[in-house]
Amino acid sequence: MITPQVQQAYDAAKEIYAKHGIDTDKILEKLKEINISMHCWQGDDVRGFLNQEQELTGGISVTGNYPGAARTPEELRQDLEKAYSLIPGKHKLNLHAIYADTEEKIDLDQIEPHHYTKWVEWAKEQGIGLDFNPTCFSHPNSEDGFTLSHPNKEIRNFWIEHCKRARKVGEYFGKELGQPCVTNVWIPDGYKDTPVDRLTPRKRLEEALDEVFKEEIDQKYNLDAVESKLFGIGSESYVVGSHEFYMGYALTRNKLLCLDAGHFHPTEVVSNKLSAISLFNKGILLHVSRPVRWDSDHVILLDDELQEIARELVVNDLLKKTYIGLDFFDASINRIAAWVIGMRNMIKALLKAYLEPSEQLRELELKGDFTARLALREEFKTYPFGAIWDYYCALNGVPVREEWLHEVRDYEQNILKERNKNQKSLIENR
Ligand SMILES: C[C@H](O)[C@H](O)[C@@H](O)C(=O)CO
Ligand SMILES: [Mn+2]
Repeated sequence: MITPQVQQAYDAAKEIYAKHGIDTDKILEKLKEINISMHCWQGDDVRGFLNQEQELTGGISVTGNYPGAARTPEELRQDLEKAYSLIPGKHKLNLHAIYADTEEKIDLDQIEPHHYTKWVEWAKEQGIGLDFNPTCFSHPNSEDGFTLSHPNKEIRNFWIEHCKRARKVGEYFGKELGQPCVTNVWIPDGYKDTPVDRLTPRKRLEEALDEVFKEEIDQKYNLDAVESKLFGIGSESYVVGSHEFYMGYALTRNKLLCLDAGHFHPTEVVSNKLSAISLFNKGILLHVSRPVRWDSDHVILLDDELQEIARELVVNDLLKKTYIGLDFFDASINRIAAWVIGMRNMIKALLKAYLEPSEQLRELELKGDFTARLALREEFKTYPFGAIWDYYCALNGVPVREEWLHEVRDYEQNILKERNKNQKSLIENR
């Protein structure tokens, strides 16, 4: 509901932006068209359902033990629904292979579309699309830190088979849901210490990926993406799938290049890569994350880098060829709040970018009037963006400002706390 207060503030703000030729009503319509892929793995600390006893490996880590993590697909969907109800717009869900919803005892090289039917049914009910990822970690076959580039052919083939099947699941999602599924391949392969041979594992990875992507799949249904990384826990000295590797791979094989904001040197930013890559590549998948000193996957803030990423996408009209996904996992706070904060921040950043007088700024830059460019950008930081955001939330029937937190608190009391009681009695009865 749009309260008179929200409406009045919006009307006043609208006038202020209109002075710079910015049409806020039109912007809100455009904003509604953008869908962001929310990652399922924030809901249960990247555990999944195929083999819940398996510890998280792959050089990534979740810290914290906030109560209430989802333990079943039903609980995860319930939590996701709660989160989506607090986020304006219609978005997507990004699933990992380990989140298969099936009674069958299957291994990763056996996954098939029917193991994900319940997710598809649910996505249809929600009116959202699905993205997908093969899970090349947290498995006995990745214990020594290698998967698709493993020196042992048998193990390599296991992962090739898994990734091939993941693409078929992606195709199924795309067919069923009427929008392409982005299937992103990320592998942890690398060495803790300086290797003697950096080339051979990369050759193996190149060959393995070519095998994975051998089958042509209609891009109407499935889009392949590949994700690079600089280092991980246990792969500090060398990662097979580095940025240069995947940039070359994506460009020569016509794949989406996935840029994870936490996968570069600490002072290197993804925002500065988008324009350059967009000139040559078919498209980009973003994993919006927040590294704190390392690839820590903190919940994203409305910080300078997030705003810069959004600016690049909006000002350079790159949204057409960019798929935005989030990638963080924080178990030290309420997991639903983590989703809501991250998603709302991503949308806020896009809105803020749309509300910039970009044409005016471009002209100033071209004229070399850097004084006015700086002055205007700084003044715009305190323009009444919040009033437009509040109105957008109200317009989309989601809570305005921090009102959403009350709903998360209620949910915590009524649903998440119960999970813990059940958990306790489950443990006591063992
Ligand atoms: C769980 C994800 O696949 C994972 O976070 C990956 O995308 C990554 O970023 C690893 O560091
Ligand atoms: Mn990532």
